[in-house]
Parts: sequence; structure tokens; C-alpha cells
Amino acid sequence: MIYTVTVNPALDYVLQLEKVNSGEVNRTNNDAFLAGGKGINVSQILNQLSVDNTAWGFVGGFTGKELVRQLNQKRIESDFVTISDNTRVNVKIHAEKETEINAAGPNITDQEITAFKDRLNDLKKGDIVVMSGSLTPSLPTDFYQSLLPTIKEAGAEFVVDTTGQALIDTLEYKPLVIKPNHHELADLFGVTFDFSDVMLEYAQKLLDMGAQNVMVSMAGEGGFLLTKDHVYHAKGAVGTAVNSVGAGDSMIAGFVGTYYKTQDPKEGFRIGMACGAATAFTKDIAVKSQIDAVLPQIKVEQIS
Ligand SMILES: Nc1ncnc2c1ncn2[C@@H]1O[C@H](COP(=O)(O)OP(=O)(O)OP(=O)(O)O)[C@@H](O)[C@H]1O
Ligand SMILES: O=P(O)(O)OC[C@@]1(O)O[C@H](CO)[C@@H](O)[C@@H]1O
Repeated sequence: MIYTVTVNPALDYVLQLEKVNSGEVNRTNNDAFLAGGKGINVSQILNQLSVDNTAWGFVGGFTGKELVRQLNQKRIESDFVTISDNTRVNVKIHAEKETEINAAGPNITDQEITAFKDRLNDLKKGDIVVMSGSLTPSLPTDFYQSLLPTIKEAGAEFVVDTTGQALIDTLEYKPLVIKPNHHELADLFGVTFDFSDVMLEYAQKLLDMGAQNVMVSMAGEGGFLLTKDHVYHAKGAVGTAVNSVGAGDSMIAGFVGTYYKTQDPKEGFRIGMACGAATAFTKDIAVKSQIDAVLPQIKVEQIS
């Protein structure tokens, strides 16, 4: 089983309008509340790839109820801890530019945290836990890291989609894959580089520090996969990008779901690239037909 963990999920309030005039009343052409949060987006793609998964995390209040209703409607399995505070609403403005306002998130009590940690007792060898997204202010900054010993003791694999020191701190536990984008990779080492061999040298350092696989994503410019044996490259799919929300989550989901089925990181990278592009080319998280439409464009080439 794959478990996605979204400790701070959201209803994404997506507003479409021509232009935003700051300081004035603006009116939308279209608006929708969509179940969101990075781990939940991973679950949505896993469902599209027919990979069994359960969404874990914390939900509460009227917003939490709506989130679970949408997941049930999409037949996404979930087992959240119910909290007394409200799940957040994140505002996504699609005008000439995309502007996002992500709320800090609800208060989570110690009792609710304990109830969540009890979920980890269900883990078995071969399971994969994918932890994604921001922590709420009431969770300790090392929350993800604190779960890793239990996950590893159960014989499960894990992925933490985070950046900076929090990502570095996970490496000693040997994450199945990490996926910095090229900016995040440079920031991790406090350097700047263009798309070059230097970038791959830094990605290699992350393998040496413990990551089992490293994907470096570069939005429309393609991406790289480094495994312990090889380095692979794939060009970006060509299409009209209409949304950047969830492309990274979709790429991780494509990799993890495919790896779970095949144990093949190269195939995971190919499907991951397609899932990321399919989501970038649609207003919501991509569905199967959109992923299938992009897939023939993704050619993975072994470069070493
Ligand atoms: N404009 C695009 N054209 C084609 N593919 C894209 C585009 N944007 C994203 N993708 C696909 O999605 C993957 C992840 O995108 P990106 O590199 O932007 O990750 P990210 O920065 O983690 O994304 P996010 O914006 O979701 O945080 C890319 O490797 C690529 O496969
Ligand atoms: O505030 P976080 O947890 O970093 O990001 C949350 C979020 O922006 O991530 C998803 C897209 O990746 C959205 O569905 C959601 O609103």
C-alpha cells in the first residue's frame, strides 16, 4: 500500500479572472473549491494510475468535511485524523499571472498528533509513505523526520517532498526518491548554476548523502534521474502550460506509483515526467486520459 501524508491539506479556492487590480474590487469569471494539498494531489494521480493508496493527515471543520466529500466522490481512500480546528483554504488566482496565497493552517493538539502517529503502526514491509507539503505552525519543524525511524523499522520506504535543511535531514534515512527542482537543488548547496554538468554533480552529492534516487525537475525544460547505476535525461513535453499547481506532486506520484508496481526507477521517471506535464497542461490535477496523451512524447535517454 502507498500512504500519502498531507498534514496541512487545503481546499484550493481557484479564482479565474482577466486581471487583478490591486486595491480595487475584482470580479471572477469562474471559481471553484478543489481538494488540495500536496499529498492529496499525489493520491489523485495514484488513483488515476490505478495504484492502491490511502490519504493520511489531519482534517477538520466545514472545510475538512468538504475536502473528504470530494475525495470520496473521486473514490480516493482516506483515513484522516479529525481535528477540532478548520482545514485551511488556499487562494489560487489565475489571472495574467498565477498568484497563490497559502494559509498557515489549523491548530493541531498533542492528542491529535498522537492519534496520527498511531496510524504508522499499520505499516508493513514494502509499503511506501509519501509525505508532502507544509507543516502547520503547531507541528514541530522536525515532524516528518520524527516519523522516519518508525517507518524504516516497519520495512517501509518513504519520500519527503520538502526543501532546504529539512530535506537534507531526511537523507540519512535513505529516501526512495527526492525531487528538487533545479532552483531548489542550487539553494540546497547555496550555489548558482545553469543547466549543466555542474548541476548533475550537485544531484550526485544527494545520492552520496543517502537518497536512493534523485530526480531534478526543470518545469518545461525536462528533467534528470540519477540512480545508483545510471543518469537519465528526458526532454520536457511540448504543450500549453496553463497551471503550475501540482506538477511537482504529479511527477512524484508518477514515479512512486510506477516504482511500486515495477521496481523500475527509469520507468517511474518516464511516467513521472508525463504526469507532471499532463497536470501543467490542465487546470486541475491530470486524469488518466491526459497522462496517456502526453506519454508518447516522453523519451528517456541514458546519458551515463
Ligand atoms: N511547462 C511545462 N511543460 C512541460 N512539462 C512541464 C511543465 N511544467 C512542469 N512540467 C512537468 O512537471 C514536472 C515538475 O515540474 P516542476 O519542475 O515545475 O516541479 P516543481 O517546481 O516541483 O513544481 P510545482 O510548481 O508543482 O511546485 C517537470 O519535470 C515536467 O515533467
Ligand atoms: O502550503 P503547502 O503545503 O506548501 O502547499 C499547498 C499547496 O499549494 O500545494 C498544492 C500544489 O502543489 C496545492 O494543492 C496546495 O494549495
